Amino acid sequence: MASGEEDGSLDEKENNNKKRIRSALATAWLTFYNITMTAGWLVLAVAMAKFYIQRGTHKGLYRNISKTLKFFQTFALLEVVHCAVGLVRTSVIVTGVQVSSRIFMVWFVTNSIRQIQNEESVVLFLVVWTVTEITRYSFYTFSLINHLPYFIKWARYNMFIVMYPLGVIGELMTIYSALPYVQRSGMFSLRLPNKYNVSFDYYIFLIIIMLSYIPLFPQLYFHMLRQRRRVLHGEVIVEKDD
Ligand SMILES: CCCCCCCCCCCCC/C=C/C(=O)SCCNC(=O)CCNC(=O)[C@H](O)C(C)(C)COP(=O)(O)OP(=O)(O)OC[C@H]1O[C@@H](n2cnc3c(N)ncnc32)[C@H](O)[C@@H]1OP(=O)(O)O
Repeated sequence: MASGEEDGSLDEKENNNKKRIRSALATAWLTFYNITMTAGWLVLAVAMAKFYIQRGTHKGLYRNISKTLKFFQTFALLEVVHCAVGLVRTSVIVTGVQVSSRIFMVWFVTNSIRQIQNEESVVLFLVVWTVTEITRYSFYTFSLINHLPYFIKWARYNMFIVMYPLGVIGELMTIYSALPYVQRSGMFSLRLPNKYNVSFDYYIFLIIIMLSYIPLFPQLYFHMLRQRRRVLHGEVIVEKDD
């Protein structure tokens, strides 16, 4: 009996140790990830400011920063993984919509359609994303090391009120300006007849994506408003499960 109890408490200790090691590893990984992402978006901010100061125009800016942007925005796919494996307490769906819409904007719109890269709307969403991500990733980093300055917490849960709609305007205007080029070139589209017997019209697809902002964006925005009430005003919020 005594040896059974001892065995039980040894198992419990071993389990606790394993949990501690796992949580230390998770914190170490997240700290590394958030520092890398903060640094990446800071590099982008400096590159954009330098470009504008030296050239006095936004023309050519996207080309100049595109490699760094593609790398760090694609790296953000790991955020969906973090939620899926339970490393962070965030909804996979909310994060998935946010990250996939950004990846889509970068790879399948701005990067693929050279004619729109100098649009002012591209600069708008680039600046908005950059400011948002520097704030967001530094918020996570300082939270993980338990040294969160209040102004970063304040900025994380207030700036989005203006930044989110501005980012959406930039993105929608960019997709809108891409429509004529997509229609003319027929890019990424599949016309019948073909051996797969399927058709796909990228022009229509882009219009559907634009329309999908109407139901999806409010969900992200209200999610952030709930997070704001929880973090800044200590309200207990019960979120629906994924
Ligand atoms: C095929 C194509 C599909 C296209 C679909 C198109 C439709 C698209 C419609 C929508 C379009 C949106 C366009 C977006 C534009 C912009 O981004 S504009 C710029 C403004 N943007 C923002 O302000 C972004 C705001 N978004 C976010 O912050 C996130 O992406 C979020 C997922 C929406 C919300 O984040 P969430 O994680 O839920 O909130 P937090 O309060 O920050 O975190 C919750 C808890 O999780 C912890 N955590 C999360 N991530 C980390 C991490 N990396 N490291 C450590 N910890 C993390 C966080 O600390 C919180 O912990 P607790 O406080 O303990 O709960």
